Amino acid sequence: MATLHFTKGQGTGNDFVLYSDPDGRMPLTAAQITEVCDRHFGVGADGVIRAVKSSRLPEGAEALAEDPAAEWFMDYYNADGSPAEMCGNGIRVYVRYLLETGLVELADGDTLPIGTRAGVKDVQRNLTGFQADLGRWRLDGGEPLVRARELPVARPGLSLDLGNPHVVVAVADDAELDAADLSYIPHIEPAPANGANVEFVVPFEPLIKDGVGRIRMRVHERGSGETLSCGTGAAAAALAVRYWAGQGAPNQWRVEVPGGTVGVRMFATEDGEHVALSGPAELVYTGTLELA
Ligand SMILES: N[C@@H](CCC[C@H](N)C(=O)O)C(=O)O
Repeated sequence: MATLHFTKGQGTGNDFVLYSDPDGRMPLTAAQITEVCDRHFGVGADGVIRAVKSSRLPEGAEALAEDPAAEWFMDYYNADGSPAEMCGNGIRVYVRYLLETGLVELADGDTLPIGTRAGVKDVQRNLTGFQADLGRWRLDGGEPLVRARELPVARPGLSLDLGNPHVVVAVADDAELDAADLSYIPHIEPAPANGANVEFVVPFEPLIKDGVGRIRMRVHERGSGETLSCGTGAAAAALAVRYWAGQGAPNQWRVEVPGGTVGVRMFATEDGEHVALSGPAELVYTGTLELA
């Protein structure tokens, strides 16, 4: 029996259980993570984030080689206990947690590098909460067919890699978006080797207002099911819609999800185009849990 001292946090309704394990002495098993994330018998969350020093994990050592300033590693797990490379909402909530527990300091305008399985991500405070540079992204080159329950036809999706895998699917209209039953895992053909997060999107009318692109999105997350928001998913959705819209489409997007709104911005760097995600991050409560 182990006692878990945790904090519950959320970013646009994507919720997480966070705990501190600086020296890497208390990794949870997959079974313990599913127990913690269970909404009826546990705390309830879309994922678990362990705050661990980069120097204490093999992946953290890689992060430190990339940026020696990345002292903290976001050890992220989905609700089913599977590790994920990256979490866009989670990294904002993680930085809020590190700040409020006094583990780091971050002045306005400063950048905090965080180690993740998808490399080091730079986070800053901004007006909406925090902005995370998700780094480079890429089209995966696939247009698999996606079928979700209650959608009339299978639709082609666009595969994107944001450190973690995504398939973005455009649906006909708001009614179709609302009708999709995402309590079932969408069927993807051909099936991606490591699974994928699937985002369903519709444009607002007009798609572009005052130079900003606007879309609505619902998501089925790999390893967690339907969630109220997915940050890397919102970035993937904005990138996919910009791709479909063609030349002249904006580099700034507002993505409305069931849990709120996040901002996505694409910008050029010396090592290629990056995508940044911004939005709120709140800590909700702290507690203790006896784990089996
Ligand atoms: N909710 C996250 C993504 C979490 C990981 C994802 N389910 C995966 O397995 O890749 C986000 O905000 O990006």
